[in-house]
Amino acid sequence: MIEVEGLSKIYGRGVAAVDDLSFTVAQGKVTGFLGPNGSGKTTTMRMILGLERCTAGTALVDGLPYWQHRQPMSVLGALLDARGAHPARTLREHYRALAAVGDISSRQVEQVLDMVGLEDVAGRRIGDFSLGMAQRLGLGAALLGNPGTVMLDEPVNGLDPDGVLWMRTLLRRLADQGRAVLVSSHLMSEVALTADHLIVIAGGRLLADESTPRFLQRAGSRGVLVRSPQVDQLRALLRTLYTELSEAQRAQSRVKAADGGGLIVHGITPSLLAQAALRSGVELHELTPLHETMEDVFMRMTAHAASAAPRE
Ligand SMILES: Nc1ncnc2c1ncn2[C@@H]1O[C@H](COP(=O)(O)OP(=O)(O)OP(=O)(O)O)[C@@H](O)[C@H]1O
Repeated sequence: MIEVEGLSKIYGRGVAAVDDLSFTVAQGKVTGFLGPNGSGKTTTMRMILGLERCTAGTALVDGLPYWQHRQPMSVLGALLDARGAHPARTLREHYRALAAVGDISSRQVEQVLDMVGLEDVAGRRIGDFSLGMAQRLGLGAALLGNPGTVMLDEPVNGLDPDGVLWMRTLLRRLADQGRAVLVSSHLMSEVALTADHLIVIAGGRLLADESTPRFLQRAGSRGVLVRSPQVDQLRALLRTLYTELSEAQRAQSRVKAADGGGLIVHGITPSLLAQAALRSGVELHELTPLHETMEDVFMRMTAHAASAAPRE
């Protein structure tokens, strides 16, 4: 479990990379840590690991600063930089060296090689690994101590679609085993399918800390897609309907041409449109309410934060 309280990092010239962040990463869940590039995700993770001194606040793992644990590898496993391993070593040598430091058995090394699907290349030099293999290697290194908490910085970078699916499945499994899993990304679409909980930051500040279904409730309407073979009659009908709206409702309403024919109508509900079409004898072939995706909500949220006043 990770508990972050009032965490801040101010670099030279007073720039706050992380600004008064508080959140908890709970056991048994995948928590997505989302923010645009440069929003402070890596700096936060480095402070949790004690690799970066915090300007203010605390970051605890299972109730203690990470570096105070006697067996840190069995408390938290982290993947921050997949290219951090010595290129001349073989994968098995690398894991055995890490295992020796953490008092970890060679049986566990073999189990992890199997878990990350790298058994067949365990005798190969790490320097010859592709980025995708290096990501798996780094994830395996994080799992060597069988930790209760796993923290991964952009783990799907460099993975092909099969690798991404594999990573998602593994993260789910780790959480289902009762571990706390924190996984960062700058793309909502990457974590939306796996994360139970989302922490969203921009400019080092917390924007959202809520369950994924709750975040999804923020998705607004993107209008109604209407297709009809009688487009001119449909447009005339919409003009009539708009005159019946209040002035405030009219300010929200507009009609746009949709890709592949049809219209996207804002400001009129699907049921009102269907009733009016039926009354006027306008034939409809499609009437689909459109909603923002999670990516849309994320972009809207972070763009809004970016346009806010910069911090000193
Ligand atoms: N050592 C440093 N000295 C000065 N500024 C830094 C340092 N490390 C990071 N920063 C700045 O702090 C801010 C947050 O960076 P950070 O790498 O934590 O963001 P991030 O969300 O992980 O981004 P990315 O997704 O691009 O990795 C950025 O503006 C970055 O330029």
